[in-house]
Amino acid sequence: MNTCTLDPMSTQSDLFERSARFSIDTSFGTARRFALDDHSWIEIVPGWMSGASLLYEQLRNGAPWREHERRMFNKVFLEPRMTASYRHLADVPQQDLLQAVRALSSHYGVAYDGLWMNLYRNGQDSTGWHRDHRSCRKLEYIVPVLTLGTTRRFLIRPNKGGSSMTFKPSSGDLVVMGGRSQQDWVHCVPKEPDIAGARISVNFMSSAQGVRDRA
Ligand SMILES: O=C(O)CCC(=O)C(=O)O
Ligand SMILES: [Fe+2]
Repeated sequence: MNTCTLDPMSTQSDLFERSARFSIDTSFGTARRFALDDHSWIEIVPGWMSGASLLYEQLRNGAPWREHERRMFNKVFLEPRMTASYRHLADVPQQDLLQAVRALSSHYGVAYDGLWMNLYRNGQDSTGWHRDHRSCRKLEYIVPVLTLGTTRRFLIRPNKGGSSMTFKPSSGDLVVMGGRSQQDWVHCVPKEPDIAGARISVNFMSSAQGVRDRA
């Protein structure tokens, strides 16, 4: 399942039918966990969310997307992606997303209370190698990332260098980074110039994880 395209002439009953098919696998039955090293792991949950095309459309059309300027070597350039955030759950208008927050909080035992989203308009958009250093200040954390729309490559490699592991999350799949994977590893979504479709990724944030552990 690569792209979520919706006919602009969709009728109300089409939309109703699509949202009725929406579901979340609260058993996380398809989850597969990979140990990155003794302290870090990554978990893939294929098909965690079904019938996500309505949510994709709602976010694509309704989230407060904006482009950001980045300064590097005294030059200013536009980040090759758009981002949006809901800092508080009270700001989230999409009920499907709130259901996802509840399922993730209960499964991983982390109080997710905010959302950070990326919109990759096509394969020219990307996210470079990074850690989520601002949102993850604990020694260990669990960061779920939900893919909606087009499949893109997601890579993770040791912070100090080394070979990377590649995942290809499709619409509705979860990639979850855990343990010290934000401390000792970096991740990215590279450009794939041949891809025309858009992808949204939803990062589930927890303000409790943004508070530094005492040394
Ligand atoms: O789009 C993704 O899958 C990852 C996004 C990401 O790493 C971030 O926003 O920090
Ligand atoms: Fe990230």
